[in-house]
Amino acid sequence: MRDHKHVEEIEQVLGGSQTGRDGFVSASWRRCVELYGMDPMRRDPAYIVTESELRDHRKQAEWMIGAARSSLQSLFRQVAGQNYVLLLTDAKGVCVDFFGDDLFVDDLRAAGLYLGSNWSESLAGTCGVGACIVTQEPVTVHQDDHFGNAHTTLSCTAAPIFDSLGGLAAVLDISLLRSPTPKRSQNLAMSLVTNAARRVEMANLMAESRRDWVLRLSASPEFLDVDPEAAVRLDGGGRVLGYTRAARRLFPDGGEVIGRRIDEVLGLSVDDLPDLMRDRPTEERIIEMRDGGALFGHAIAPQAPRTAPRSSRRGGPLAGLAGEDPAMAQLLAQAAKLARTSVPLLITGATGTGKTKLAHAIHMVGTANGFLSLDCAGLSPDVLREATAALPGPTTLVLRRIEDLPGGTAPTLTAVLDGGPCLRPIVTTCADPAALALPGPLFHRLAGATLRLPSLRQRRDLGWLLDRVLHRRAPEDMRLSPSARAALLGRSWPGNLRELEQVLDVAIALCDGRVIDLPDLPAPVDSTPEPPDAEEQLEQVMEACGWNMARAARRLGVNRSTVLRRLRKAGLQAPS
Ligand SMILES: Nc1ncnc2c1ncn2[C@@H]1O[C@H](COP(=O)(O)OP(=O)(O)OP(=O)(O)O)[C@@H](O)[C@H]1O
Repeated sequence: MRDHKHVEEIEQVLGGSQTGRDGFVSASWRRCVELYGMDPMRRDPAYIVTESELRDHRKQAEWMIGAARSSLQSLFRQVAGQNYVLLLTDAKGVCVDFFGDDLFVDDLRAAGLYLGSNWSESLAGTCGVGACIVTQEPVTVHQDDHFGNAHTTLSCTAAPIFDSLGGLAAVLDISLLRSPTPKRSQNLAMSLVTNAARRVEMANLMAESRRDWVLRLSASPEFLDVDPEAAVRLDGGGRVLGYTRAARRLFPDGGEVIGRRIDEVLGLSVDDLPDLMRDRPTEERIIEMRDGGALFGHAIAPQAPRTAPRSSRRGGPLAGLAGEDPAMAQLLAQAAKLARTSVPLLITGATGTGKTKLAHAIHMVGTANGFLSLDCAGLSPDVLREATAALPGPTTLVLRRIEDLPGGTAPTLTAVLDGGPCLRPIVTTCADPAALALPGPLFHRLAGATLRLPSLRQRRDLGWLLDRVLHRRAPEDMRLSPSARAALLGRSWPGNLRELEQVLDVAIALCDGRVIDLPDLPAPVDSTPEPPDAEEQLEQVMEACGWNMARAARRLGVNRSTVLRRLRKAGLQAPS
């Protein structure tokens, strides 16, 4: 009788009548008949994919299964004992993960609530997963909302899970074999499943974003740090690299979100992100929306690589000298092999490229215990003889800047090298080895293997070096604002690593808080013509905006707190 009424209602809907069903259910019924040629009276068994098809579906959804597992487990614990079953399906509707009560496994399998069942609308008719895939919205398909008579005892509530580029990745479904009649009995299930889907998207975005900024957003300060509603992943220029579904709603409808600048939507720029980090009270981390609303923000900085890549770590002390730079990797691999020999080494490179540091690291990897480092500029034969007179045993002799060795000392050095068989010379020079004006006997006693250090602007690990040097020289929580980082990455560094250390030392000294910003950076030493003074520029903008903080913030594309911080640093005040 009930079946008969169900079929009658479907016929009425097909005839254009309103029967009080949700619009998406009526639309799905129409598709079932008109598009898929289904008959509600047929009791087709659940469609289960083959074992090998299931393996393929699970393999493709592997990352999603991993991201969703703990969320599903905690959701299942919440509904334990209430006969709910949880399904995670891929974007095609095939169940790739499943949580259900073992007691009902046979019933669940018969109803298709099991691994491998395909709940796409074209196979299963109107159902939670199928409707969710079509509408891309959370839905409840309750009892006789289902198209086929085989499913009219089920109640299925499903929420979509999107990947960080906005594509549908999966559907999370919570179903009951038998449920109370009113559809509103499933409101709680709806809220559980949408929250779980949001958390899976968040976990996935966070896992993808270790090297990028993440801005997490919430309408309530209490939940901002623990369970935010939305998140965007941003590059150092403030462009969107990824987002969760809830963040999509912040952007105007229809347009592409990836690649958009965050300041087009929110009243903040990438330079404001450090002000939204966790060490500020939540209530102060307010972000104005372009439409006049406001949200609370929690910015998470990119994680600096803590250790050198595995390949170079094998070299021990040599490992810390470079990040991911192919030329340095090759040079350090050679240095590691040469370190354990007694071959004389000639280390060349422009000033400040790290020749002396490399010589030290090679000594530490090598076998000699003694270490003697001499500056060749003004080195007299007597001083040289005295320094090398009583060496303790096998010794590394580092001769810095061999091009400055006085001509009169060359024969003594040759004699010292011949006299001490346990001396392992490592010389450094800024000159081209071919242009070194050393006597032939000395040159050939020093130039065993040549290691050429690249200049800093040739290195691809500049970002890594910035983090590493900053980490070593500044308090742990000090960081660079994105624009300060971009400015440093864009410099030409004629003084190489020495200049980099000095620039950071100045910036650390000038910086008031924990964020090194553009005004903290000393001007590049080679900058011609003089770049416009940041302080002057700020004063001009403030004057143009009548010292109105909000207008100046808009003009500069930053938050008001950033303008305030920059004013304080520059010691600027509105004219009274
Ligand atoms: N790989 C590195 N990572 C971080 N800092 C480094 C590295 N190499 C060198 N430095 C730092 O850069 C500065 C210059 O290094 P070093 O004295 O080794 O350069 P150099 O090439 O010998 O210079 P010069 O030829 O002018 O004597 C030092 O303070 C050193 O600590």
